[in-house]
Order: sequence, then structure tokens, then C-alpha cells
Amino acid sequence: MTHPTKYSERTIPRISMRDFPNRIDEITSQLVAAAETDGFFVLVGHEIPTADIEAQFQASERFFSLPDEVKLTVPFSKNNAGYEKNSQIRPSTGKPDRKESYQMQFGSNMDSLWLPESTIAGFKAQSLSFMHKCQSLSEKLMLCFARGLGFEDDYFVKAHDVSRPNIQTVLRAIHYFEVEPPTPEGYYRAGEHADWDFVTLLFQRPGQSGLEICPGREVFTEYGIGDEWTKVEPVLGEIVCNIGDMLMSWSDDRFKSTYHRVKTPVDPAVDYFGPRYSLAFFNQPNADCKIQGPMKKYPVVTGAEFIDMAMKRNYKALQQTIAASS
Ligand SMILES: O=C(O)CCC(=O)C(=O)O
Ligand SMILES: [Fe+2]
Repeated sequence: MTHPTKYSERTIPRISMRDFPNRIDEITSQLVAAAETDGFFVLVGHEIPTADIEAQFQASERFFSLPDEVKLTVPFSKNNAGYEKNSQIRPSTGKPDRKESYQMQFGSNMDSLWLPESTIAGFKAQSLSFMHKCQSLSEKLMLCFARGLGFEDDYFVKAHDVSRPNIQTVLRAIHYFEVEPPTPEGYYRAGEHADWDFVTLLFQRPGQSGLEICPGREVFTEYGIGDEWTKVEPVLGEIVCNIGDMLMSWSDDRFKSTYHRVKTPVDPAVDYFGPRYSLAFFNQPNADCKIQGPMKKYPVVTGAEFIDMAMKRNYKALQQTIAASS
């Protein structure tokens, strides 16, 4: 917060999914070009109606308006599912993100982590239906990425089989709290980070800005980042997508998993201080799938091992941040 943010204009490609079956090669080359440069792109002309996105945002608002003691009956678990509040500490900041979030999965990691119907009627069915729509769209991206990397078309789709109980994909509903200026020192919305997953679909609400990206990573194990940010403004019906570390590794670092954050609002003239709701669909493979790029740059790891290693790297980086600031 002591240094003003440096901004640069980057063009984040807008890729249309219209008429997908007849345009797979064209869409593939657009997706590959975006993945090889900034690792971020925006999907338009896709299959998820704006009304369905809004319905999930409304479900999310209903969930977050429940009392904390109710939400805490489905607490965040080591399986990367459940509810947390002000508890995610990013290695980049060493401070908790000021938000609450609820992570939902398709499979057995969600056992006992859905609230009962008597508490929030229709929420589970609504959310699972939305997750299946996100999955269907994600599978189109997976086909294109497989083709772009020279794998069989169904290679990544088979590795993300949501009908199997060990699927690790997550829909995360997020609620950042309204902030009163002046913003306290050490306050972060979402500290800068790269995602661990394969590819993320991010839904934002128009007017609730804050997402910023900072490209510049060469290898997925590296934490260094540049210092020039680009704002990604929410547009009704558009979906912001980014490559995660898993696909960066699975492509031998050819596709870039890019740092991003939700900016801490500090300047009432330009920043958004109100509540921010977002929905992030993190594609994560089945726990037992094998991950290795076509050039075999990294040893084979399973989907479960990849996430375990990512968590350990994160933990180590966090300890270094804490040690450096004390
Ligand atoms: O809330 C957002 O807009 C971004 C969230 C995010 O980057 C994350 O949870 O990984
Ligand atoms: Fe993220």
C-alpha cells in the first residue's frame, strides 16, 4: 500500500465460443495464443446464459447472508471444500484475505459439507446444476488445449471426470466485505497469487471491479512477479478465464499461469469499496490421473500429488514472507 500501483494496458483477448463444433480449430488457435502470452482470456458467445450466472450469484448471496454459526457448521476441510472466513493467508502478503468463501465440489470431498435443505432450500441443486454448466464449457476448453498440445482430443476431459467420486474440481463462491475508507494498513481483498488448478472460469458482477493481472512467469514453480498490473473489468455475461499452475506444468511451461489479485481499495476516487461477489470454477483433475507434459519437462505426478506439492510450496513461501517481515 505504500507504493502506488503501476498500470499498463494489455489487450486481454475476447474469444467467442459461438458455433463451437464448426470452429474448433479456429478457437484452439485463439486459446493457445492467449495461453502462451498472458494466460488470461475472456469468453463471449458461450453456452451459459446470463440469467443462470445471476441465479448462482443470488444463491451465493443467500448463503452468505446466513449467520456465521450456521455457515461454520460446514467448515473448510483439508479436502479443499467448505466455508471459511478471513482465514486464507496468501504467501505474497502474509495477511488473510478479507473475505468469506464457500467451496463446493461434485464428489465425495463434499460429504457432510452441504447445508441441509431446511436451512437453505434449493441451494445444493442450484449450485450443482450451475457447476455442470461450467463443466460442460470447461470440457470444450480442455478439448482445444489437448489439440493445441498434441494430445488426443479427450485426454484432458478424461482426466477431469466429474462422474468419479475422486474429482477435485471446485466452485468457490466468494464474498469480499465492504470497506470503509481509509482502508486499514495490511488489509487485502485477494492478495496476489497464481491459481493451482488446470483452468479457472471466473464470474464477476458488473460494477464490482477489482480484478487485476500481472503476467511474467516463466516456470510454474517460481514465485517472482513483475510490478505492472492490468485491470480486468467485469462485463455482464462474459467469463474471465485463466490458466492455472497445473496446465502450466502439463504444457511444460508453454501455457502461462499468471499472477492476479483483487485490489485492495485505497482511493475513493477510483477504487470500488463496496461488497464484491465472485464465483470461481477451478477445474482440478481426478486424484489418480497422471500429469506430465508432452516434452516430459517434469516427472509424472498424480492429480492428488500435484495439489499436495502446491500446498507445500505455498506454505514454504508463506513462512519466508512471515520471517522476512518479523
Ligand atoms: O474474486 C475474484 O475475482 C478472484 C478470486 C481469485 O483469484 C481466486 O480465488 O483464486
Ligand atoms: Fe485466483
